[in-house]
Amino acid sequence: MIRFDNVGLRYGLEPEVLSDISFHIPAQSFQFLTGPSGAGKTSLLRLLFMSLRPTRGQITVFGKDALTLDRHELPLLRRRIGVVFQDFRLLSHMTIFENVALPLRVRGKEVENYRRDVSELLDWVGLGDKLHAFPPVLSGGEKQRVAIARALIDQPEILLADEPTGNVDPPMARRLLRLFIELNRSGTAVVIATHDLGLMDQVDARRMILSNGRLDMFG
Ligand SMILES: Nc1ncnc2c1ncn2[C@@H]1O[C@H](COP(=O)(O)OP(=O)(O)OP(=O)(O)O)[C@@H](O)[C@H]1O
Repeated sequence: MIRFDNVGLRYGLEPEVLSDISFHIPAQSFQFLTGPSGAGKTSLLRLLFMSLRPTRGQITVFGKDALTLDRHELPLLRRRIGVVFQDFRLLSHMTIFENVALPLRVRGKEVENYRRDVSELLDWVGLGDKLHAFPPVLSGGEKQRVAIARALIDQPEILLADEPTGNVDPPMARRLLRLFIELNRSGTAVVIATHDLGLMDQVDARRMILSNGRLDMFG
């Protein structure tokens, strides 16, 4: 589904943050991406989402070479990927319901056909009473859950999530993990960047461990 071959990344003239990274993310797989702070987890997720270009090596996304895509292909490929980045990227002028429904609206679906799904998902993440609120009035943990709901609502082929349980308490973290597991069971490949060992211990998943610019895989 996504393949890296000898990928290297540096910012400006700094030493490489990532060196000779090679791996494959198979369809329907589940993996955690971990490593010390500053090891390059967010950078690796951005490479996977094609919002950053590698300095060397090759990245193949859904069978296409990510470095030679034309500008029409990139948005089409990205639509197949659900993302939860640390800055959440919610639209302030839209309600929580509208933010979560956005991927469905973009695909041309009618609100009557998705109203119930969006409400149920927001209920599951504990925001059933905030459908009509706007993002600026939410707490960090609430915004994070809106971003998760938006990433999941259209059943992407792959989900990339950067510390998706970083702002919530342990019971909510377990609830969100169940949501990711369910999504994975219904066919989505999942990549979760996290420092949370307790979270990783709850799932028998592959671990991608970054350190000193190198990647090791376990499981
Ligand atoms: N836009 C940028 N310009 C220059 N350096 C950057 C940029 N983004 C990240 N870096 C550097 O690259 C390294 C890896 O950062 P990255 O955010 O990918 O790590 P991380 O593993 O996600 O860290 P954390 O766990 O703290 O979120 C760090 O040394 C960081 O300072």
